[in-house]
Amino acid sequence: MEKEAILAKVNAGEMLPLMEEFYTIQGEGFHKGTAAYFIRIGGCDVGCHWCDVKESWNADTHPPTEVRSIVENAAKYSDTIVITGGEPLTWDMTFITSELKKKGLKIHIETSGAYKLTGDWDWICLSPKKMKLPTEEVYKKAHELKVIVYNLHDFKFAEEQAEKVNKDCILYLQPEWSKRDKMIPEIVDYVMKNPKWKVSLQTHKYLNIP
Ligand SMILES: C[S@@+](CC[C@H](N)C(=O)[O-])C[C@H]1O[C@@H](n2cnc3c(N)ncnc32)[C@H](O)[C@@H]1O
Ligand SMILES: Nc1nc2[nH]cc(C(=O)O)c2c(=O)[nH]1
Ligand code: SF4
Ligand SMILES: [Mg+2]
Repeated sequence: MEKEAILAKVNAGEMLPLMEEFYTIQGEGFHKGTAAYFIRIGGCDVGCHWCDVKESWNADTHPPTEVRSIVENAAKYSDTIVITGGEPLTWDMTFITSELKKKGLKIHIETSGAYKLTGDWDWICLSPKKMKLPTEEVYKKAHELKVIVYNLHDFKFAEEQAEKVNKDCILYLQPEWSKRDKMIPEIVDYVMKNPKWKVSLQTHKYLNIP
């Protein structure tokens, strides 16, 4: 396919820069423990210094891939699909979610919420970042808020973000992986004192699975 044709399809969300896809157990947040097929889309310019998938950032290193074939394949594995990245909302998610919906699949997103919310989602996990705050719309629609705790200031940030989400949104504090030994005791203490929050761990890393 010619370069312009590929670009046009990427702009329409009919092709996406696919980094990797894998069948695993959702490790984090509300759905942790549930088998799900993960689709990781490249491209993110939010720039979290502790990001655990920096290889995802440069979209040009991930091949533009036909969404129809991503969906055909994903449907073979699971009835629950998690779209992550990179930052999936870098791209128009309308087409991929409508194709997944046609297959009757449950569609979840992992997002910083920094860009326009596109697509039709059964579950939105919003993990806000200080450098590029979420849009007003995604605060209204998020099912869970998952704030990463790297240092003590992140508790203050978490409370500010909790003020912005809808009343049904479930609130999680998740330790930044490299700081887990230091921050887990702080999070445990904080959640016992402020029980509207729950603890989320990256359980897949303890299980040694993707
Ligand atoms: C890699 S991000 C991709 C999706 C989207 N860009 C986002 O940040 O929500 C997936 C999830 O992993 C979290 N995460 C990334 N690096 C982490 C780390 N070092 N420790 C704990 N959580 C991390 C993010 O906050 C997000 O909830
Ligand atoms: N097992 C597993 N669960 C996850 N939940 C969110 C992840 C992500 O990177 O978006 C992730 C991941 O990379 N693996
Ligand atoms: S927004 Fe997500 S993918 Fe982007 S740098 Fe932050 S954690 Fe990594
Ligand atoms: Mg991950």
